[in-house]
Amino acid sequence: MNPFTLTDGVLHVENLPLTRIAETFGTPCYVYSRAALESSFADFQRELGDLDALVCYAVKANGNLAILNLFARLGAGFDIVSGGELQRVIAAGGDPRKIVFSGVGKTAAEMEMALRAGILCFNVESAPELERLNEVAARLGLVAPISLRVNPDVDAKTHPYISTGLKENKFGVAHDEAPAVYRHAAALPHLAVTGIDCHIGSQLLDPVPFAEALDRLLTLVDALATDGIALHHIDLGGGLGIRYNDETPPSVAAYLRPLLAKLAGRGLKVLLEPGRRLVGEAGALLTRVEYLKPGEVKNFAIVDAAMNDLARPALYDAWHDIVPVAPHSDVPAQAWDVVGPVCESGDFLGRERTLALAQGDLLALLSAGAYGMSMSSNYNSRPRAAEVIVDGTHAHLVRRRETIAELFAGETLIG
Ligand SMILES: Cc1ncc(COP(=O)(O)O)c(C=O)c1O
Ligand SMILES: N[C@@H](CCCC[NH3+])C(=O)O
Repeated sequence: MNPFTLTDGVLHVENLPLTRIAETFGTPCYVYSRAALESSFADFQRELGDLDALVCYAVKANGNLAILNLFARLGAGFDIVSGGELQRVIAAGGDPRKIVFSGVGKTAAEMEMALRAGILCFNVESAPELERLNEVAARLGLVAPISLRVNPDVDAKTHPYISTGLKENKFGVAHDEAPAVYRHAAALPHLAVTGIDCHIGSQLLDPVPFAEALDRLLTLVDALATDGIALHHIDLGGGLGIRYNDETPPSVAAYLRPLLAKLAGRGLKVLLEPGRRLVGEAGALLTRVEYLKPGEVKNFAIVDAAMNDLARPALYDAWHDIVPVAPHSDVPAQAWDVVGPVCESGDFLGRERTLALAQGDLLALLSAGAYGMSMSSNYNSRPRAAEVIVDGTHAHLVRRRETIAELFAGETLIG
């Protein structure tokens, strides 16, 4: 569902004009729709029905406590990749018994924290990680539930920076090596082998690679069963894409139905780790035009948001629609590079966008709910933006704007 609509000449989120949000909370500001967050979660729940399944929201997409809390109340589990994300989920009221822990570099301290919290499963990404986890669990007198993240060597056909399921990527255990690593894991006394996992990449627009990866995993599940290693769950990762520009991403039904058909009758619990699909289209970044700088070669619209607020354009050359909040007809439209104040030529939010702009205008960058705020930084000593969740006509400030004092609060001078 798209919660951003032009009503009476002003862009609204749900029933609230974005002009009101800018007046109340200032800019730059991330704005999310509660209804859109809940409706994208419901898309998954509807397809899963009463199957033994768990949607583990990938916290890295957007870890705001209010968003985690909304999903927790809807019954979500969580996919985490750090001790910080674990603590966020717990602080937001998430159930640790519904957490899966992914990531190639888990430290002993993070393992200990997760073991003590009693998480559902560690998605182990290498043989040495197994050894470390066994040692940490032994020290605590506990048994760690594990899945191996298998790298199925499937081409997800996405941006190379966000493709993760190819042999050349750092993620997971190679498909061919997985049986031996599983046998080793099964022999370690403080590990309990419970599942299998994969995640082949992000912003996938074609459902076929998901099915290919699942086929590769199921051959392993069968081979392991004949070896006496019975698995209880299969985790298909995340990766389902959204619309940024003119893409037509598959519906959740078109993505899931072929996968669930392959799993029918196997008795495996199904875990999913969607991130972007749950939050991406529910959010926008609201920014104000500070200056217009027309030029001979290019016209620049300098706005108050920058690459530190939304890194995706600078990092992946990613496209976000840029929409005027209160469009005018009194100025001619022309091509603008919409750029931020950061001192980098790569600090752009959109290039060659045809827009009718005046200084002081508000703009919304759409589909910014995922990997927007969560990838923001303080580069150029810029405080991080505020975050607001809108529910009907009500705006909740769910993260206040950072202060400048907070930026250097941890720093000290030397004598
Ligand atoms: C292990 C793992 N699970 C889930 C996700 C979420 O991916 P997406 O936001 O594309 O659904 C990621 C990020 O790509 C990931 O690395
Ligand atoms: N940060 C990426 C997605 C990476 C997913 C994490 N494995 C993006 O903005 O598209």
